[in-house]
Amino acid sequence: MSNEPSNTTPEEEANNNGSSPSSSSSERDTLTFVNKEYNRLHKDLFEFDEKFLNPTFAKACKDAKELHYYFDLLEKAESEEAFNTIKKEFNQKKREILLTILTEEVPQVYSLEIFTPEFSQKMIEEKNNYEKNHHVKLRPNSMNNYGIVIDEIGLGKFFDVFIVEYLCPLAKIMNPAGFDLDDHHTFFVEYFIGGDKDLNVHVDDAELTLNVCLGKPGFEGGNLFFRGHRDNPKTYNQYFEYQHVVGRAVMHDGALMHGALPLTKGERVNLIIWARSTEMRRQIQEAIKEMQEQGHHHCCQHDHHHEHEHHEHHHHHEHGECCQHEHHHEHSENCQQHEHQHEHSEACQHEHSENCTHDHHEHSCCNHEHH
Ligand SMILES: O=C(O)CCC(=O)C(=O)O
Ligand SMILES: [Fe+2]
Repeated sequence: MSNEPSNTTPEEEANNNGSSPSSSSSERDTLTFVNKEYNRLHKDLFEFDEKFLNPTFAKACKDAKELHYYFDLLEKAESEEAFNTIKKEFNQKKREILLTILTEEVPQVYSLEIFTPEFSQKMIEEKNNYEKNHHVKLRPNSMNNYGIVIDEIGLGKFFDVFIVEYLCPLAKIMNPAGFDLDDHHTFFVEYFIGGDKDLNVHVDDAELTLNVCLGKPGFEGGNLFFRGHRDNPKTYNQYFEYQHVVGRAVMHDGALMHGALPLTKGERVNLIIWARSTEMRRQIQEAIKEMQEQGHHHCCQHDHHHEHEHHEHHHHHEHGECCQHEHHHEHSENCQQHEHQHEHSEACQHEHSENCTHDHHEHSCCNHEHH
């Protein structure tokens, strides 16, 4: 276990000890690392402003929020028939909204434009400016030697609003059964020749991940690869790649196993937003505690670590690993042509087959299995 990478820095770990998940985003641990000495370059980045959002994305989020009244309608439906009719109408409208922004790149992985080019540029400049003037204290995890957690720079507030007002309403129509997203761990990752070039396969400590390619134009290599869903052994032999496009983001379930191939030229800077649900994590902690009190060892948390240790690095999961949990799977019940069905219950017992060394590549998003 000694060299095992984790998604927390030693400082954070010390900070985390014994504490339960924070109950609101304003209490997250990384906020204690805000550098109050920092002299801001782009002051407008430090408060949320819709001008930094792609207008189509912003509209889709607002339309999504308006669609939430269907949840009430569904609850009040007086017959199965009425329910089905309402559900069908909801699904139709949801698809219309999602189709304006999402492209399914590979199964369960969507690309979209979230931020404006001005935002990307200013974020990179802000990061460079910080690094020029300060010694970075808070690395996002031990897998990135050049990343920075945005809270250290003081940029967290922007994303507090972004998550609650925009991403959460959108995620809610993609997965009505999911918990509200209200918290985040957001950081820059940077790859360059002579520095970090790639990222080993791992799962994120996130309910939903946004991976935004901020720059810099002209880099080569660095494709994102996906190897199936942690909780669905049937997907372990999958392999898909996605080529980052500057200015575009990727959205995926945090429990999809993924990593980044080596960069071969230039420099790549991405912004990674790990969106989280405080309430979901609280409920999982509570369930684990209950099980422990009854003398059971909890779900798959333990087993899971082992399996991954054999071969690859991964981010630690302190939360969210309970296998029966519906939530992880449902982001995929998305838009467009495909409705992916996942099996929820199999997660704990699985053994990692040799899926991590397989070599079959399925690049097209259309040749995957549908149930
Ligand atoms: O480099 C990338 O694009 C992937 C980064 C990532 O998956 C992570 O930091 O969790
Ligand atoms: Fe990741």
